[in-house]
Amino acid sequence: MADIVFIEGLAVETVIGVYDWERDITQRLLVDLEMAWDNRAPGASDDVADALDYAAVSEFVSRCIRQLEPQLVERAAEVLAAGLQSHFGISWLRLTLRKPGAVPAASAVGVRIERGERS
Ligand SMILES: Nc1nc2c(c(=O)[nH]1)N=C([C@H](O)[C@@H](O)CO)CN2
Repeated sequence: MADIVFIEGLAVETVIGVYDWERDITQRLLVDLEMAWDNRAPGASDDVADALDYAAVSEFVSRCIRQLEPQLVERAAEVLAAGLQSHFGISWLRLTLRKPGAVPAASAVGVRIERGERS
């Protein structure tokens, strides 16, 4: 099963960073997500209840990161991946977190992780 539901470039304004000055401001994180999901059922029923609702996932991602206020993007990625898998029953996901502006000479820096089994 190779079906995917994806979200690209979801912007989240949050406290994040390891330095003191970063704890007093918010910065933008950009989230890309690919999530394994069998899209045959929603394709047949035309019912969002059968789908992995990308609007609900986007809201979960934003709320989770803002509540966490992590120091590292790695921490945000791990907590987010575990929360998404458990809350939505996602068997496999690939998550990219970009922190644009963190390194001025780079367009973005960040992490990419994959968790779970891709059946
Ligand atoms: N691998 C990482 N390296 C760094 C991180 C991070 O989250 N993961 N964070 C910082 C600072 O917060 C930086 O973004 C400030 O510009 C440094 N390195």
